[in-house]
Amino acid sequence: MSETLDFSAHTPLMQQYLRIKAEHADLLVFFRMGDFYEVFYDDARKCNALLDITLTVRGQSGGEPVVMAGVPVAALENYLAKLLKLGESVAIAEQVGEVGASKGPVERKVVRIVTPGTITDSELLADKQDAPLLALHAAAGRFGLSWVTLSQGEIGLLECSRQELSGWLARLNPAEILVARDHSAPGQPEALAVVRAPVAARPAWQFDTPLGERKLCEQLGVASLQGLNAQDLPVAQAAGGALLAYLEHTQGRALGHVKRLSVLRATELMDLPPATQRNLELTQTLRGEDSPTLLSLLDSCRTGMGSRCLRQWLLTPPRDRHPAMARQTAIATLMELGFDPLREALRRVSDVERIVSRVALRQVRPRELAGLRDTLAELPTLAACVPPGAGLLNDLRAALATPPGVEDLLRTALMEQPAVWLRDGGVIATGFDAELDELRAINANCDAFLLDLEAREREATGIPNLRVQFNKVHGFYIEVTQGQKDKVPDRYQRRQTLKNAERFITPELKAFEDKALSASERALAREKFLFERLLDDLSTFVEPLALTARALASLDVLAALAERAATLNWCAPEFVSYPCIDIQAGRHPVVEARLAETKGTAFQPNDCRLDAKRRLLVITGPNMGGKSTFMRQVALIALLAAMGSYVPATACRLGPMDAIHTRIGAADDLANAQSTFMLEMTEAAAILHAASEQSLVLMDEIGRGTSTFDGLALAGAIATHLHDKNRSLTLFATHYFELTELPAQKSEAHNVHVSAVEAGDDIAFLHELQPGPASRSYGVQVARLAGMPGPVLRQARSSLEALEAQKVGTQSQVDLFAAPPPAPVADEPQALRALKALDVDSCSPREALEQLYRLKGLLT
Ligand SMILES: Nc1ncnc2c1ncn2[C@@H]1O[C@H](COP(=O)(O)OP(=O)(O)OP(=O)(O)O)[C@@H](O)[C@H]1O
Repeated sequence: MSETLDFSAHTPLMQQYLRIKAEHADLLVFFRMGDFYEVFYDDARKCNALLDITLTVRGQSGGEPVVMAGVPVAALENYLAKLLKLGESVAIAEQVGEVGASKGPVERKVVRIVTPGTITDSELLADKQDAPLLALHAAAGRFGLSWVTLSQGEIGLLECSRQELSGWLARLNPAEILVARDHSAPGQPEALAVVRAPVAARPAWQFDTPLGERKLCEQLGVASLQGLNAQDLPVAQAAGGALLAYLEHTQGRALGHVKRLSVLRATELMDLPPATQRNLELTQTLRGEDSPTLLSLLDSCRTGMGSRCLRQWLLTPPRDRHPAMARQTAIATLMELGFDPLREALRRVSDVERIVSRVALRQVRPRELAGLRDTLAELPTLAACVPPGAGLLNDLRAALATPPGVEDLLRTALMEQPAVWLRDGGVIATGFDAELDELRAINANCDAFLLDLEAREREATGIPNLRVQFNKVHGFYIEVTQGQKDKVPDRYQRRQTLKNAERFITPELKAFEDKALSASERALAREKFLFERLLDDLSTFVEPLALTARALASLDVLAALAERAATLNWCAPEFVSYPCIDIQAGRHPVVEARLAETKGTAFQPNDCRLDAKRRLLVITGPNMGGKSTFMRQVALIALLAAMGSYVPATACRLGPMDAIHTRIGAADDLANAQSTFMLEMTEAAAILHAASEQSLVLMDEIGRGTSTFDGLALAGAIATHLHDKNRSLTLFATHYFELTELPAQKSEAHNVHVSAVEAGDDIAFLHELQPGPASRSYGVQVARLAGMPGPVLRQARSSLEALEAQKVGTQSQVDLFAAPPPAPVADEPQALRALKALDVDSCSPREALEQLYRLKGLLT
C-alpha cells in the first residue's frame, strides 16, 4: 500500500511516519521520538480533543506545517487506558534501529497494537470484568459469533438467530466487535446498538468458513473440529477465522495459550434476553450503576478471577441441571465443613489467569511473575483448605497441583521483590547466573574504589574537601571548591566550571568510569536475556497453569456462594422433571438487603406456586404493594438456582426452565426512537413469539402505555395467548380489575393479590401475597403518600366516586375537570375517623388485629 503513495516531498522523518501511518490508517499511531510518543496531523487533533494534550506546530514538511502532540513515554499506559475506554485503538511505533547507525532517521516499527478487545494489561483491565474481543458474521439467515478473552485463553463459538443476537451480545459484553467491511445483515445494526462497543470493520474475505475452520484447527492444535463438537457451525467458524486473523495482526505473535474452545448453544443455555438482564438488574441497575444488583450482592469473591467467573456463571446458566447440582453439593460441603480458611487463603492469591496469559504473550512484568511465584507457594496450603469429599470440590483440588518445576524455576530465577520494570534491572536473583553475578560484583565494588580514590587524591593534592562524585550527565568527576583551585595538579582535566566549584576528571577515573558503566550496561543486557529465557521456560507451563487459574476461580466462586448462603440464610433448591415453581417464603435478595441497610425493616417473605394446573397468576393490588418485587424475586430465585447457587427462600422446588422473559417498566428508548408504548408492544410481541411451556414469563402492567380501553383489550388478549398458546409459567401483574375475571374462564389461571390495609385516607402496605383478587387499587391514597396537594386529592377522590357510581349506572356524567370539592370544614383526627368507619362485627380476628396496628400507626 505504502509503495503506491508518494511522500517524497516530505522530510525523511515524516516520510517514515507517513509510511507507517498508511499501513495503520484506522489506528492512532504513536511514534516514538526519544522520551515521547508523538502523534501527527489528524491523529494529533484527535488526541488533543480526547486526551486534552497540547497541540503544537513544528517546522514544515511537504510544504505544510507539521501539527503534532506528544505524550511522555513514562505516562503511556495512562493515556492508553483513556483511549481504550473511548473505544480507540493505537499502534505503537518504537525505535528499533540503533541511533546513528545509518544516515537518516533511526528505524522505527510498529511493535504493538493495542485495541479495546486485545488488552491483557492488568492496569488497563477492569479487575472484575472480562473484556472479550468478538467477531460477528452473518450468513444464510443466521449469525455466527466467535470471541476470545486474551487473558483467559479460550475461544468461544456460537450461532444464533436474528432475534437472539442482541441477547447474546448483551451477555458476552464484548469490549470490541469485528464485522465484515461493507456487509451488514438485517437486525445487525440494532443488535450492535445494544452493546455500544467499538466496532472495527475488517476485510470481508477474512470471514470465510473453510479459512476459519483451518485457522481454528491450527490454533487449537487439532485435525478437525469434530471432536470439539464445533463441526456444524459454519457461520461461527467464519467469524472465528476473522477473529484469529485480527489477533495475529494486533499481537504479532502466535497465541500459544489460546488452546481451549467453548461452544455455546442457545438450546443448551437458559435464554436471558437483554430486557430480562436489564429488568432483573443482574449486573447493572436500571440507572446503569454496578450496585446494588444481584451480582454486587453475590460477589464476595476474594479474587478478580472469582468475580469474573461468577459473572459468567450468572449470565450463562445451563438448562441441564447437572452442573448446578454439582455446584450445589460443593456449596453444601463448604457450608458444613467451613469455608473461612479457604476464603482466607484466597486473599493471598494473585490474578494467575491474567498473569499466565501475559506469560504466553510475553508481556508479563517482573512483579507479576513474583506474584505468580508467591501464589504457587501458597497452593498446597490452599488445597488443604478445600474440604474433603467427592465430586466437584475434589476435581478442583486436584487441579491445584502445581506442575513440577515451575515454582522452583520462579524462586531461583527471581529476586524476592523484583523491580517494576525490567529495563531498570534488579529482577533476576543473585546466584541464578554466574555471569550476571560477576557483572554486578564490579558495580558493587565501585563504592569502595571511589572512597579509596577520594582518600588518595586528598592526600596527594592536600585538598581536604575534595570529593569524587557522579551524575547522569557528566559521569564521574572530582570536585574542588574555587578557593582550593590553585592546588589542582596538572594531571587533572577540567570537565565543568560551576560558580563555587570546579569539576575534573583524571585518566584513572575515566578508565574506571568506562569499566563501571559498561559493567552495568552489560548486567542489564544479561538480565534481559535471562528474563527472555525464563519466559521461554515458563511457556511450557502455560496450559497447566491456566487450568490451575480456572480451578482457583471456581473455588473462589463456590466459597463466596457458600458464604452468601450462610450469611443471608438461603436454602438449597430442589430440581424436578415436571413443570413447577414452588417457592416457600421467597425473598427478593437485593430489596431485602436494601431494606435492612436503609430502614432496618424486615422483608415480608412470600410463597409462589406454579405448575401444570396453575400456569398463570393474575396479580393485583395497590401501587407500591410489592407486585413487581414479588415477580422479580421469583425470577431471581429461578436464575440463582440455575447457576448452582442457594436461593433466598425456606424451600424451593423447580422444574425444567428454558428462558426467563420479562416485560417490566416503561422506560422510553429514546436512543432508538421508540415510544414507550411501541417499546412495550415490541417486547411483548417478542415474548409471545419465543416463550415456551418451560419458560417463566413476567408481565408487569402491560397495556398501561396507551388509552384505558386499548390497554385493557391488549392486556386481556396477551394474557389469553400466554395461557392458551404459550402455556408458559406466567406472572401477570395488572391494574385492570377486569382481568381478575380471567380465572373464571381459564382453568389454569388464578388470582392473587398483594395486601394492604386502608383506614380513611391512609393506607399501610403489608406486602403479603394472598389468594384472590384485590378489592381496589388505592391509587389516590398512594398519591397522598407521595405528597400530592390536598385540592388535587379531593378532586380526584370525588371524580373516583363519580366514576365508580357511573359504572354501576347510578349517575350519567363525570366531569373529570371540575373544580375540586371544598375541603371538609374541620378535619376530624384521622384515627377517630378511621375508628368510626370501622365495622367491628364484620372483622375476622386477624383483620381486627391489623386494624389495631393501623390505628396505632395513625396516632404516631
Ligand atoms: N415483600 C416485601 N417486603 C417488604 N417490602 C417490600 C416487599 N415488596 C415490596 N416492598 C417495598 O415496596 C416497594 C414497592 O414495591 P413494588 O415496586 O414491587 O410495588 P408495585 O406493587 O409493583 O408498585 P407499582 O404498581 O406502583 O409498580 C419496594 O421498593 C420495597 O421497598
